[in-house]
Amino acid sequence: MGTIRIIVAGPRGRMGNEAVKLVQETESFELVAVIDRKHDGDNLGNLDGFQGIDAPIYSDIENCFSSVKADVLIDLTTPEVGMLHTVSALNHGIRPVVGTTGFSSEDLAKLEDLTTEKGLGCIIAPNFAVGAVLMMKFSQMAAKYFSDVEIIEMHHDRKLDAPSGTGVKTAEMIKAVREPKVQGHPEEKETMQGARGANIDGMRIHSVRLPGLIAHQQVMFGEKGQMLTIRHDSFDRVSFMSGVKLAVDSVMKLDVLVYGLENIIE
Ligand SMILES: NC(=O)C1=CN([C@@H]2O[C@H](COP(=O)(O)OP(=O)(O)OC[C@H]3O[C@@H](n4cnc5c(N)ncnc54)[C@H](OP(=O)(O)O)[C@@H]3O)[C@@H](O)[C@H]2O)C=CC1
Ligand SMILES: O=C(O)C1=N[C@H](C(=O)O)C[C@H](O)C1
Repeated sequence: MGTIRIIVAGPRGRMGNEAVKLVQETESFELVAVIDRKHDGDNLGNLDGFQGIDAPIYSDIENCFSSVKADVLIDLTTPEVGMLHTVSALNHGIRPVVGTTGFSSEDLAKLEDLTTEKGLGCIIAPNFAVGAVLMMKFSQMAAKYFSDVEIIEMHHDRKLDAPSGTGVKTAEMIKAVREPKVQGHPEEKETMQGARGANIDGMRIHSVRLPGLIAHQQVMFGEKGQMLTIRHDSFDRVSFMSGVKLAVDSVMKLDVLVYGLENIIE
């Protein structure tokens, strides 16, 4: 396969910044443009921290996708614009690799239909870190033996969405293999709203937000007389980059939507 031409959306963000570095450092990747709501018409290389990079900045996605020849969009923005970017990329024949979290199940269904209609690959990955993908897979395995589970996801306090995409995906993977179960006491009552966390199929997800954290999750399984905890920690956003690279390479060979890197990492 030749060079993969890439557009990064959200290049000034915490993840977008790392993704720009990854594209620059990867011989088979070429950064052809970035999408940024600021600095329209400028060049990324003129912004602080991006010296030596040559990539035009577009604020208007339609203008970007129709002016620049690209194979893949890497989106690391917010759910609202991420969804618009993903739909528009597919309509322009560009394969999306989406790390942005917070998409609804309706969004995912819409994207699944659109990818199939266009015959283009699209990867939506709530977590690109290989260790986090393994944590989710191991949790799914454990759920066959332990039916009571609580998920605690812990992130930095600049995160917009709660629960995290990883927390939701973990619960969905567990839901796929366990009998539905309402956990806790059947008559339990929250005397303070939110005390028991979010409820997915009777499972509870608790979201911690603190400065100093990056991205951490522990999945706790309880059973009579024993407990199993499966935990993953990202201490640096570089932890996500091998997964981004894998997703970009993989999306070029796909013609359907893949939701979750566990479907790529066998
Ligand atoms: N899949 C994974 O492995 C991971 C996913 N994530 C997800 O990636 C996303 C980005 O996270 P992170 O980098 O920490 O967030 P940041 O807030 O650091 O970056 C978000 C970027 O999106 C831009 N943006 C925000 N609103 C708009 C808009 N309306 N139009 C265009 N651009 C916009 C921001 O620009 P501005 O500065 O102007 O606001 C910023 O550059 C989140 O959804 C997060 O959950 C994060 C880590 C790992
Ligand atoms: O916003 C973040 O930082 C992260 N978001 C993703 C999520 O919502 O799960 C992935 C990772 O946890 C970091």
